Order: sequence, then structure tokens, then C-alpha cells
Amino acid sequence: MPDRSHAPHIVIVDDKLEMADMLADGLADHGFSASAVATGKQALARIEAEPVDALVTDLRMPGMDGIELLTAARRAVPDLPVLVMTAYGALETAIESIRRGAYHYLTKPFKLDELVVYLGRALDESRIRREARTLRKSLRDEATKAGIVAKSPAMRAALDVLARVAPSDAPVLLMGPTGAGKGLLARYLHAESGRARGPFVTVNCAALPEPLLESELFGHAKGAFTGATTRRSGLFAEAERGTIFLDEIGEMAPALQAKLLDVLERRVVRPVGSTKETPIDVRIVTATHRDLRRRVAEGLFREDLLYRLDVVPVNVPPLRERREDLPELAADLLEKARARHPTSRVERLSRECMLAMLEYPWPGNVRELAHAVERLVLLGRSPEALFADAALPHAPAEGAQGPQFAGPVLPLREVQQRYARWALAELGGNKSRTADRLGIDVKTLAKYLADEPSE
Ligand SMILES: Nc1ncnc2c1ncn2[C@@H]1O[C@H](COP(=O)(O)OP(=O)(O)OP(=O)(O)O)[C@@H](O)[C@H]1O
Repeated sequence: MPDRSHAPHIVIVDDKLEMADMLADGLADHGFSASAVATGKQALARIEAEPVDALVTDLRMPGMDGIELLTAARRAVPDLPVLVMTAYGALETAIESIRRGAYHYLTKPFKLDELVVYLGRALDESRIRREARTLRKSLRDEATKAGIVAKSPAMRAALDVLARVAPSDAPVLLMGPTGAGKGLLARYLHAESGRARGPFVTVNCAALPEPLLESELFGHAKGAFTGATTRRSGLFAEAERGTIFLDEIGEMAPALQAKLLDVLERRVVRPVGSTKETPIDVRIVTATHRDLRRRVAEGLFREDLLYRLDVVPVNVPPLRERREDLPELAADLLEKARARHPTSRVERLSRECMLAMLEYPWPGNVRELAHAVERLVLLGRSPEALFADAALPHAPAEGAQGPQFAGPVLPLREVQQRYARWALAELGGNKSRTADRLGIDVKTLAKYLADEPSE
């Protein structure tokens, strides 16, 4: 019997109760705690009332038959291992039971030892599944603890897609501007996947010239080029059983794109200067701030490679398009920055600062926000940080906001329309925010926007 901390509780159901009793006694001799019942209903009541580790059921029974019981039991306890006992010749129902999730079927008459072996295996597998789930959950909690802020629908959608595709090996393409969090999401995907215990290797494809990048990625043989005094295995090999994150994939040179396509198709790499190919088991995740379709149209990116890479495309919008994330991001970043600079006078962000942050366009996205908060913490002179302490290059100069009056006097209706259009453009085309800021409802805004200016 496999090592278990408690005697596994097995429910055995057979309309011939003496048969169920006999099996229960036999199982008790093998260290199980087994109860025998005579109907599907009784078995289900037990499963619903107390912790049961496995169910052994006859198939043909009056009232609730074995298939119905199997279905109901697995609805009550989704991972419950179920073994079915079937009469000789009832192969079809036995197969049907497997289709519905039974672990195994035993054809009567069978030896007790056979049941013991299959029960042991079923219990071990269900324990392993449970442990894997707990591990995955704790990794997910880790990712949340690692601090991915996702209040906005866009970020929540991105996390949701990533969590769902994580268990597969499907390539994922993260699209979004610099500093928006693509690297962080790539790590999250890795942590959520079955490869979480394997390595996560990041490569910035824009950082190295083509020949260097090729040998970085695929490795090189000894003497492959001047300076290659030893053999090097490359980052794909380093990422074996893990994930490789190719950042700025849009910048990759065409010749290298062809080689990467070959890696994706054949799952082998060939080090520079070598004739030997090595099989690889690596999940490929890519990211770009470019519009890759446009790069394809411009002849700068291979279309066949794009199709291979964007099996699962995920958008990571700029921070200004998901301001719901900003307050929590700013608060988290403030905490971290304060921990790094314990002598800072800054304790919190002033209301003025938060409002200004919500207005600011953040061209460098979360990375820029992180740097701004760092400056606030370093430069702030009071417990309540002011926006000016962040010393942001794109901050609007005081007084430059809002309408300026000059030129001919215009009818108010026209001013309303011009101002509404300007405000809408300022707020990135977001009608509900614009209406909110103008203190009108969306319908009224639409009226202002549509109004023909009066002559
Ligand atoms: N949603 C988020 N929650 C918490 N931190 C975030 C979030 N998004 C980004 N960050 C932080 O912002 C910084 C920039 O993110 P990241 O490096 O992932 O951006 P990126 O899109 O990969 O940028 P680049 O394309 O320039 O490499 C990192 O320190 C990251 O931890």
C-alpha cells in the first residue's frame, strides 16, 4: 500500500450488499477504510456528507445505475476517482463509464488484489493532481503578491487570457508600448504554466546586432568565429524546459527571423558554426511595441513568422488608457520606494498629486510612473508629496491648460462645440470621461459635438 497519512475512505456500492461487504472487508485488510452500501442513492448521500477518497461502483443496479451515480458523484466532487465493476460482456457500458470520467473498470469476477492495485494508483494520481493544483494556485498568488496591478478591464482581460493559455505551450505575443508591463506579464505566464519550475530567460532582440544575437540565442561551436574560443550553448538551451521571452521581436533582422521560424517549426536549434542540431523543449513568448502587421506590409517582418508567433495575441494598453490602475500602482510603487529610501519625508501622495497623475499622459507608462514616484520620494519635502516633486518632463506648465480667449467673439454654441471637441481629444476620445469632466451627461456631450456651428 502506498504511504498515506490517513486510511483512505472508499465507498463500495453493489445492489448485492454481501458482495460490497466482502470487498469492504478485503480492502480493510489492506489498510483502507471502506464502507459498503447497496444503492446509488446511499452512495451519493455518503459522498455528499463526508470526505470520500474514492468510489467503487457496480454498473447495473436498480434505481440509480452506476453511470448515473458516476456522473452525480463527479459533479459533487469533481476529482473523485471512480472505479466501476462490470459484468462480463457489458463492455459498451464500461467504455461509456470511462468516457464519463471513471478511472478504470474491472470485469467481474476480479481478484481483490486487482482492485487494491487500481485503487492505489487512482488515489496516487488524484493526490498528485491536487498537489499540482495547490502549487499552481500558490504560484498564482505569488504572481499577485509579485504585484501585478490589474484593476482595469484591459489588464484583467490580459491576465485572464494568460492564465487560461498558460498550461499549453502556445506561443504568446504581447503587444504594447514600452514600460507598459509586457515583461511582467511574460513572467506571470511562465509562473502560471507547467514550466514554472524551469528557467525563464529574457532576451532583448533590439539590444544586439544580428550575428551576436544569433550566437546568443542558438549558441556557437568552438572556433565558429574570431573570439569563439570555447563552445557556448546559447539562451534557447539555457531555457530548456522553461520559457524564453523574446522582447522587441519586431526589431529582429530578417535573416534571423528565418532561423527563428525554423526553430518554431522543427523545435531544434543549430549553434553557429555547428552542423549538429539539438532538439529543444522551450515555450516561446514574444513582445513588441511595434505594429507587426505594418512591419509585414513594409517588408520588415516575415508574415509566416508573425502567424507562428501571434497564436495568442495579448494587448497591453498604454497606462493613459487604463487609469483605473493608476492609484493602486502609484500606492504600491510609493511603498516600495519608501522602503528603499527610509529617510524620505514623504509618507503619501497629496490629493493634488494624485489628480495630476491621473491627468498626465505617461508616455513611458508604468516604468515612467515608477521613476516619477522614486523622484517624489527622494525630493519631496513634506509627508504629502506634490506632483511638482516628480519633476516630469511632459507635465503641462501651469496656466497652459484650459481655454484661451483671443480673436473674434464667437456665438456660445460654436464655442461649446469647439471646446467639447478639444476636451474629447484631450481625454483620448473617451466620451464618458469627457462628459464627466465637463459636468454634463454623455447625451448632452453628443449634442454639443454634433451641433452644426451657427453662422
Ligand atoms: N500592472 C502592473 N503592476 C505592477 N507593476 C507593473 C505593472 N505593469 C508594469 N509594472 C512595472 O513597471 C515596470 C515596467 O514593466 P515591464 O518591464 O514589464 O514593461 P515592458 O512593457 O516589458 O517594457 P519594455 O518593452 O520597455 O521592456 C516594471 O518594473 C514592472 O514591474
